[in-house]
Amino acid sequence: MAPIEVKKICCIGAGYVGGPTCAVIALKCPHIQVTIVDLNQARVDAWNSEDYNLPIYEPGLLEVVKEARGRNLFFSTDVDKGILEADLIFVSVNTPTKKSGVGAGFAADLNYVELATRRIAAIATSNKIVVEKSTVPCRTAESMRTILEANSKPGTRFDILSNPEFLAEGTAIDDLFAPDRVLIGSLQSAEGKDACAALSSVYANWVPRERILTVGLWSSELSKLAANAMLAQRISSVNALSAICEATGANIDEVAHAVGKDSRMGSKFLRASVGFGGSCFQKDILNLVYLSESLHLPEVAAYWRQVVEMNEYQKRRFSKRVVDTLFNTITGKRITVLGFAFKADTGDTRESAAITLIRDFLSERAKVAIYDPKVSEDQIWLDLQEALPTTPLEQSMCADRFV
Ligand SMILES: NC(=O)c1ccc[n+]([C@@H]2O[C@H](COP(=O)([O-])OP(=O)(O)OC[C@H]3O[C@@H](n4cnc5c(N)ncnc54)[C@H](O)[C@@H]3O)[C@@H](O)[C@H]2O)c1
Ligand SMILES: O=c1ccn([C@@H]2O[C@H](COP(=O)(O)OP(=O)(O)O[C@H]3O[C@H](CO)[C@@H](O)[C@H](O)[C@H]3O)[C@@H](O)[C@H]2O)c(=O)[nH]1
Repeated sequence: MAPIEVKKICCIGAGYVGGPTCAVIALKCPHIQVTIVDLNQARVDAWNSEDYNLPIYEPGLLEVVKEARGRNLFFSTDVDKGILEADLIFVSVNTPTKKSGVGAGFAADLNYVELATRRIAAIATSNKIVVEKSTVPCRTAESMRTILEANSKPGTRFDILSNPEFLAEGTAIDDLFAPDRVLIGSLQSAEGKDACAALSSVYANWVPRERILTVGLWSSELSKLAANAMLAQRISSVNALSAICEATGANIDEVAHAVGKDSRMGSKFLRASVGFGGSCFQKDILNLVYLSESLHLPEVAAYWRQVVEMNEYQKRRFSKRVVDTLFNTITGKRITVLGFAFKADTGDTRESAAITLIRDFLSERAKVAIYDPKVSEDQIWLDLQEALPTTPLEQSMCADRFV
């Protein structure tokens, strides 16, 4: 059989992953037409804006979009057209932690993945390679296959791949230009391997072949959760040690430096902090905890859960330290918070440790001033809404909390 040649790619989801990832594919593969579709009109309009007022901030992203947009990179709300025309479809929609129902607070909400998959099945009239780009629990590809096969038109075949994304926000473009690895999981059937080869060839336009790892579907899905859990575990480990340092007079930077010099360990990801934030670490570990519990592995679940619990402890410990240092009360005192996003070089505030700290400060009735060059005032208000006082008396007491 002739190798499958990918000529048109559609990416469902124009968010922090779909946008940069597929913009870079378009840049590096001028012979492939890439269309990124999303139901969110405002987001698509921002991607298409004449003055390049893009919906997300990432160093280097603007230059990529300027070069490829209108050439072979397109943004649209016409999801059906994108599906219809593509040979290969990335599903890069959000998979947040479930807020209600079975698994609430732990399991991933797969509703968006399911809706996108159902749309593909309903619309496709030719063979498609469907690629799971979203971070999902192990064996989600099987559910996607069941949905696609049960709802497709006769004669239409779907091959499903898992291709998790490892970019970190703030360095997304560098990470995409020179990834440590690209991971592709497929069924080990002849068709699965052909689909895997087709996607590998897309990446091979700029990624050295030895960095493109091909594995089984379930290993690929689990590797993504495993990578995030182990990265976050390093941060919780170093944060736990920081508490011992503060109690003993040891210096956590010196300890982390000494530990990281061990070549078996490496120096990266050992910075003690106020706790990790971002849309991925907590969500993906909780997902792993839920998976472990579902598999009747309570000890494994408890092990990973502790990484998140240590993170909560570190945030609480930090706020308490601030109060203790300021003579056990911060009522009426003005505290300035520089940086509201979850890390530098991004405007993303999801699970930012700053939100937890500011809520703690507000509950102690401090006056808080916040500045972040990449986050709008509206977004800050939105994120803090739950922390704001509700009664008129409280409101008048706190009227000048923000600048
Ligand atoms: N943010 C990161 O740094 C990062 C890195 C690696 C992996 N991931 C994973 O990638 C996935 C996407 O994350 P994100 O941060 O890009 O999310 P996001 O919320 O920024 O973007 C998701 C987009 O999908 C759109 N969408 C949802 N359902 C849709 C549908 N049926 N049809 C069309 N569009 C639809 C939403 O409108 C939204 O714009 C998640 O599973 C996440 O865990 C994220
Ligand atoms: O030594 C460290 C390193 C990071 N952090 C914090 O950890 C959080 C996450 O940082 P980082 O991992 O750099 O950013 P993310 O964009 O969340 O990227 C993670 O999550 C993504 C989504 O799954 C993965 O693709 C990436 O590989 C993984 O690094 C941030 O709050 C950082 O401040 C620390 O506290 N100490």
